[in-house]
Order: sequence, then C-alpha cells, then structure tokens
Amino acid sequence: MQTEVSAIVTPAQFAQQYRQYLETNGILDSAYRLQKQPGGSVALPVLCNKLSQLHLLSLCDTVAPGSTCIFTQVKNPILSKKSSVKSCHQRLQEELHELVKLSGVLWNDQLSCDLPQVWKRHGDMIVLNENAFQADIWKTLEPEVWLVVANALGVKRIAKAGRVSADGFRTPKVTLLLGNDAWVHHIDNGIRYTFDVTKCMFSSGNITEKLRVSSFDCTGEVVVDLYAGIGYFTLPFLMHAGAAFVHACEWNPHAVAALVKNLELNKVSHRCKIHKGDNQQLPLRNLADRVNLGLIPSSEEGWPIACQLLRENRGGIFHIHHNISLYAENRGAAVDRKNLVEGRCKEQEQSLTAMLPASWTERTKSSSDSTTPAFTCLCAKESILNSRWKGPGNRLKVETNCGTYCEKRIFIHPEWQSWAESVALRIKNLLEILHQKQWRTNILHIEHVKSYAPHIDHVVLDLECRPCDEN
Ligand SMILES: C[S@@+](CC[C@H](N)C(=O)[O-])C[C@H]1O[C@@H](n2cnc3c(N)ncnc32)[C@H](O)[C@@H]1O
Repeated sequence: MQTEVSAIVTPAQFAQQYRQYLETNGILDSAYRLQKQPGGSVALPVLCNKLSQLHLLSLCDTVAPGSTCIFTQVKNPILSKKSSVKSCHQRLQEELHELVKLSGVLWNDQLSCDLPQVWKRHGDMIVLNENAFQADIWKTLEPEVWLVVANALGVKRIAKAGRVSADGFRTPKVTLLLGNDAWVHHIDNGIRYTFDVTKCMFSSGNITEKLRVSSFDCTGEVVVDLYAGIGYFTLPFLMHAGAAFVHACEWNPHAVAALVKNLELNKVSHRCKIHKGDNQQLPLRNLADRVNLGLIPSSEEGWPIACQLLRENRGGIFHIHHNISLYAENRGAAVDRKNLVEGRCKEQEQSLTAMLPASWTERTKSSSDSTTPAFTCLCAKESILNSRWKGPGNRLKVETNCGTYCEKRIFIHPEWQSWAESVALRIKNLLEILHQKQWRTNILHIEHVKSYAPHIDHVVLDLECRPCDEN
C-alpha cells in the first residue's frame, strides 16, 4: 500500500530553520523523517490541519527571508526513528502478552512497566536496559521469552546491561540472555568496531564527541590516546582526522584484544602502537602534538604524563574529559574517587616539584596570567540580538545583526568556565615544573558531551599548551 504525507520543500541551506519553526509551532509531522529530494532540496513532513493558508503565504518571510518553499505530497515517507521504535515496541508488547497468556498468567501493570522502552543495538544483538524484565515470571518463561524479544526487535542475540563497574577497567555488567557469542560488530561514522559486550564498554553516549574528533584537522600529527578502550577516539583520529600516528594506551586486556581487531578491521594498524598496561608507566616523552584524555569522572591523574608526552619545543593540544557537578551534594558523592585521584596527582606533582630549586617553584606558583576566557566561539563581526538556550549539545540559536539566524556552539556555564581556568593554570604549572621554562595555556573550547541526572555535565576542554619560547 502506498502512503503519502504533506510536506514543505525548501533548499537544504534553509532546512534547519524551517524544521525549527515548524517544530516550535506544532506543524512538523514527527512521525516521519526529513527527506532529501533529488536536486538537493529537503522535504519536511507537516501536519496539514495545522498549516493554514496564512502560514503558507508568509512562511518564507517568517522563517528565513530570502528563502523559497513549496507545498507538496511525498510518496512512501520514511518513518522517524521514534515511530519505528514505537512500532517495534507495540509488536513486542503484543507478542509478550500472547506468551504470558499461554502460560496461564494474567497480564498486570508491573509486567507493562517491565517492558523495555529503550535499548542499544550492536549489529544483530540488542542490549536491554538493566530495569527491563525484572519480574520473576520472565525467568520461568526462558528461553522462549528471549526468542520472542529477538523476533519482535529483528535481532538474533539478546543481552541485558547492569551498571558499568567503578573498577579501573569500567567493566560493564552485561549478561548474555540469548546466543553463545558475546562479540558484536558495530559501525558508526564509517568506522567498524568489534568488541565483547560483556567485557568492554561502548560509550554510545559519546557519539557527538567522536564526530567532533572526526572533524579535527590533525594532518601529520602524532596523537596519544591515554585511555583508548576499544578505540572510540583512536579510530576517529586515524580514520577521519588525518593523524599520522596514534599511541594508544590501555590496561584492560579485553579492550586491548578488541582494539587490535578494530585497527585491523579498519586497516590502520600500521599507524598505531598499542601500549598495554598502566599509562603512568609509559616510557615515552616529547613526541605528541595532541593528547586525548578520555576518562570520566576525571582524567586528572593523566595530566602529568600528558605534560611529559607533549613536544617540548612547540607544545600542542590536550582534550581533557571531566564530569562537572553543578550541585554541592554531587560533589560530596564524588569525594572518594576524587581523593583517590587527587592523592595520586599530588604525589606526582610533589615528586616533580622536589626536583626543582625553590626559587623556580615560587615563580611558577605566582604566575597566574596565562589563562584566557573560553568564550571565543562567536564570530567577532556578529552581535547577538536574540538568543535561546538549547540545552545539551551546547548550542545557542543566535540572531545576528545582519538579520539572519544561525546555530552556534557556545560556552555558557560559569562552573565549566571556572573549572577550565583552574585546569589551564594547573597544567601550565605542571609544564613549567617539568620543563623548567615558561609555558602558556589557552582555553580553545569547552564541549558539552552529555548530562546525567542530578545535574552532572560531562565536558571536554580543548587546551592549547605552548612554551613561551616556541620556535
Ligand atoms: C571510559 S573508558 C574510555 C573509553 C573511551 N575513551 C570513551 O570515552 O568512550 C576508559 C578506558 O581507559 C582505561 N584506563 C583507565 N585507567 C587507565 C590507566 N591508568 N592506564 C591505561 N588505561 C586506563 C580503561 O580500561 C577504559 O578502557
């Protein structure tokens, strides 16, 4: 059966502005996806009953002066992700209802709450959330129940997640419910990953950061990834950012096994050296143009080694991951881990400091003029006339003085700013102690990766570090 939906078609450069306007005014039909049309324009599905004649006549001027748009019908529209998940969900519910009924048990509200609302898909495996299928009845229906779930969701294997362990390996507590093999294949952004879901974590929530790393220009650079895992950032550096060589450090043997395979799968093994074991013992120095510190809640214990890795004569860039807590009670909860890490960092700093004459350390302590504000993202030619905070993704809708709208990535939160400034200062000090000469650090950007409740922000600080006598 052929279906049709009404749509507004506009050139690609105006599509986001139209989407925002139609969404804000309840006109966008979110059951369907935006679709590219032959010739490069974009069709935005709309709810016809919400779109008056007046809208149509004034749409171009209201949304984006100078734009064009036409009203049309799109044949066989593609369901949006939300709608397809919904239809999977409906199918799952119907088939589980049937299974429970056949077992002679009456369906109840608790069973409805037990149904998974979201899940992760890795190739032919679904990983269910830890709060799905809690009731005892599901145990009695094994293995049929997992066959039903696999069938409804169109996969062959089912696993269920627990919490990621707070051990240094960040081991996920994932159990295989259907299937014998826990290795999965996953493709994102053109990169192939394989890993054992029960042994290694795959941070799908970091996708925006992986895309950002992919967009860097690291042509000819030597990069060190201090917390490589299965290669979440190592591979984007090699495959998309153009890094000449990556040193990847990882101490979890299961993650190392996956990293070896992933480098092979993507044919970049010859441009990467894996350093197995604790990165604190890394025998390298003075070689990196860039160091990635992808460990949360804090990568602080990696700062001294990162400073040691940076090229002494020209410095480079650090990408420092950190969880910033905006509420005092969260800070209290994070205290144990922080003390542990800070203890290790203080020891490292003290042993570095002990090597130096007192006059030098006094001088480096008092030089606090190196940091510059992070707020460097806005183009100097534009002034903000009107802006709207858009939450995660760190975006702001900005109306510029030339009358156009655009979305800017922009830093706003003062807590992130003060954290970044203190990091910039501490790293400047570490570099000065280590190299016995003056350095400057410059906050290039603060990226908001994601937020956790109750208000913890995972951010990445891009910190430029240069010796003052740079040549
Ligand atoms: C959060 S995972 C990182 C994965 C990846 N960077 C990401 O964000 O998706 C951190 C990784 O660092 C490794 N790791 C933690 N501390 C380490 C250390 N001192 N030396 C080497 N690897 C370490 C863990 O085993 C884990 O695989």
